Formats: sequence, structure tokens, C-alpha cells
Amino acid sequence: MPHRPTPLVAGNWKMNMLSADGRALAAAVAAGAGSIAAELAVCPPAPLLPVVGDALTGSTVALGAQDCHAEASGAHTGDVAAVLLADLGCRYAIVGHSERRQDHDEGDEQVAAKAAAAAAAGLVAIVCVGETLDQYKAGEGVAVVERQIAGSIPAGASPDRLVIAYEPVWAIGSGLVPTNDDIRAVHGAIRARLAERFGDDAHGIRILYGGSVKPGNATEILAIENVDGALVGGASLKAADFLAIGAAAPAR
Ligand SMILES: O=C(CO)COP(=O)(O)O
Repeated sequence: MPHRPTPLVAGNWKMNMLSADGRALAAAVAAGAGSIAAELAVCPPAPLLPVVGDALTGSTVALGAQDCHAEASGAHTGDVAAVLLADLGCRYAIVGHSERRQDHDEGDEQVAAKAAAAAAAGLVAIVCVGETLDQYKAGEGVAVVERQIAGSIPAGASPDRLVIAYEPVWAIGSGLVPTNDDIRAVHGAIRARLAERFGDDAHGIRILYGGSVKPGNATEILAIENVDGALVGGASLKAADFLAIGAAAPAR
């Protein structure tokens, strides 16, 4: 049996929370994290990173960002450099979330450039992939995800600077979840593609599932082969729910 990595349960707060709520949520997650074997991370909106980072001080909970720019600095109004995220204490940066692919027209090439920038800044990129409902219905899920994996992981990527998140677009915020067999098939395909690129090191790359993960389905999902954690949206906005999902990850 190859060595399995410590699961990662990351909360993507998306465009939610004001400073007081964010501080309180982070403090509650930090307070409950001690007994959880999985690694936990919270990814607040960028302006909240200092507040949330402060609330996490002294805890085991990691700080993450929801995006970064592909360039290290320069004339990019409104964007945030990965080096600044690292400077603010981030360990992770989500890149290529489907909401950014949709809302900001981000393609695989740009996602790969962002992942490279994140790694260059010392961050771990959480590279998101996932098919739409039409693609799922057409039976193209695995092929779409394989294409995204091929295009969204930068050339020369280091496996220890990489996490993959499989988030079927149709499962995000919908309450719909793929069958266990679907999840197993896609995660298995991702692992196989990673193995082609990284050899044995592919087994150390965490592949997260995301899309309507809740306390009620987390144990089942997190037990599926090649599922090494979860990327949680809505349920990460309540400390008790997020901690329950973290506690559902198998200890390794
Ligand atoms: O998009 C997601 C996390 O990045 C998933 O969101 P939900 O957990 O709200 O479905």
C-alpha cells in the first residue's frame, strides 16, 4: 500500500463574512481543531486574511486564499499577488475554482500560471477541476477532468506544492452529490494522470472532493478510495459543521 497523505479539509468561504463574523468563525474553528486528525484550512475573502490569520494564531488551522494573480507584482488593479498571500501567512491558494473559471473566464492555461505563481511564492496551490452538468450527463466527466488536469498543472510543478480539488460544477451549492462510484472513478483517473506525471510522488498529492459536502455525507465521501479530504463551501460557514466534516476524515 502506498503511503496515504494526511487528509486536508479546507473551507472556501467564497464571498461571505464581514470582519467580525470572520474573526469569530476562525476563532471557533481554531478552538475545535485540536482533536481533529485531518489538517484544516480556512480560505476567507482576501481582505479578511489578516483578521482571520490573527484569529488562527497559535492553532493548527492553516490559512488559504481563494485566488492569486499569475504575476508576482505589477500593474494589475484589484488583483492579489501570491507573494503577498504568503506574506500574510497563507499556506494555500485555491486556483481555478469553477466560479472563477465562469465569472472571470479563466482557462486552464491561466490556472496553471496561477498555480506556478503560488508555488513560486512558497504556497501550495489547490487546483480545482470539475465537469458541468451537461458534460456529466453526456458521460464526459472523466475526460473533461483529465483535460483540465493536463492543462491546469504547470510544467515543472512540484508535487509537494500541489493539491487537486475535484468539484463537479453541478454539485456545488446544489445539494446534489455524485454517486460514490462516480467519485471513485474520477479520483482514480486523477491519481492515474498524476502518476504519469509525478511517478510515486503522485501518492502524496491530496485529491479533495468538493460539492455539497455536509456533516451528514462527509464520512461516506471521505472514505472513498483516492479521496484525501474535502473542499467545503456552504458548510464551512458554520464552525460546528466544518469541524464535524474535519472529524469525519479518516486518521492516517
Ligand atoms: O465550491 C465549493 C467549495 O469550493 C463547494 O461548495 P458547497 O460546499 O457550498 O457545495
